[in-house]
Amino acid sequence: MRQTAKSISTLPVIDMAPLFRREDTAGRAGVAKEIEAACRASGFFYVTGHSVGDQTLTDLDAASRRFFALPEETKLRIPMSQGGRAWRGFFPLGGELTSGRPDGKEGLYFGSELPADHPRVTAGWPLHGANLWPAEVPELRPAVETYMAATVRAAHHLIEGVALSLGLAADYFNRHYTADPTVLFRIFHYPPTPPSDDGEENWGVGEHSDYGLLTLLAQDQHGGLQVKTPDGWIAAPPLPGTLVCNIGDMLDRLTGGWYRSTPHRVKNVSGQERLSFPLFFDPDFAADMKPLPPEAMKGDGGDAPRWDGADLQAFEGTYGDYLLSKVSKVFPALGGEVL
Ligand SMILES: O=C(O)CCC(=O)C(=O)O
Ligand SMILES: [Fe+2]
Repeated sequence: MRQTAKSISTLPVIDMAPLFRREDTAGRAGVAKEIEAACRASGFFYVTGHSVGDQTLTDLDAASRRFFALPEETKLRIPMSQGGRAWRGFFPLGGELTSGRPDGKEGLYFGSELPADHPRVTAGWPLHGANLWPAEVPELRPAVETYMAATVRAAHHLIEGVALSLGLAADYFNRHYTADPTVLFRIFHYPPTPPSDDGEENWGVGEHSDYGLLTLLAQDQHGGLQVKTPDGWIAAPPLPGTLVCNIGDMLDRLTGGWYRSTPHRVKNVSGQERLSFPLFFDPDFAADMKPLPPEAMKGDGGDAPRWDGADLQAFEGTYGDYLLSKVSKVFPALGGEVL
């Protein structure tokens, strides 16, 4: 049974450094226990010891601020429509509908950089291709590429901890899902959330759960992320040197609901310009999403209905199928055009 009565007012902080040390069996087992507790309690935790350098994040933040300060028409020189099926580029304020209503954010979409002659690109696979880079901020490209490489490396180690937490071999996910992961990376800029003028609350990002396996989020000092725990919504404020980790729908699906993907949302009430940097570490686009082997199935998720009423356990297909069904909802116009 899922724990429902436990009171959670803050999210745990897990030092994942032992996951980088293959021979540290005891240390890794300890981290796995902490991951299990966090995934059972709320599905959200902070990580330290992730090896993403402070300077890497400082450079990314500075380059991103320079980009978002550009005039809108300059930013629109790399619109998502130009990214086409690869799903890359800039989208303006109100351009994304995470839960049916326009979000109060603008952003840049990136993913794994694939050349035009990559077999998946020549075959026309959606969400595969090249990134778009703004000519006006040349330092953004190295900053993004350095950050993505470091964070993907952390995610590969963290998913080993998740495997151990489920009693699986450390390389289970790597062998079945993440040798060639789907990696999506976004930079969001949230202007201060304006008061609502139609009685409905305005959100920077509406309530949702993430789609894949693990999300690793860097956020600036301004805060605004909220997480739905069994006891209600709590804040996930920035803690210096940490990344926020949460589990996505596919880990929920694979574990039969034992680890549930947790709803979250954002409201920027700081009065300042907030930046956040979510990296989504997801299964291979072509991977068939089957439940884990029986020895890893610990129980179900209880009977509480999911935030959106969906039945994840009924989903059959590849991760690409799932992702595309989601993407065409949050970007309806673009979805219809390119998919
Ligand atoms: O900006 C944030 O803090 C969270 C963003 C988020 O939840 C998402 O992009 O899925
Ligand atoms: Fe999210």
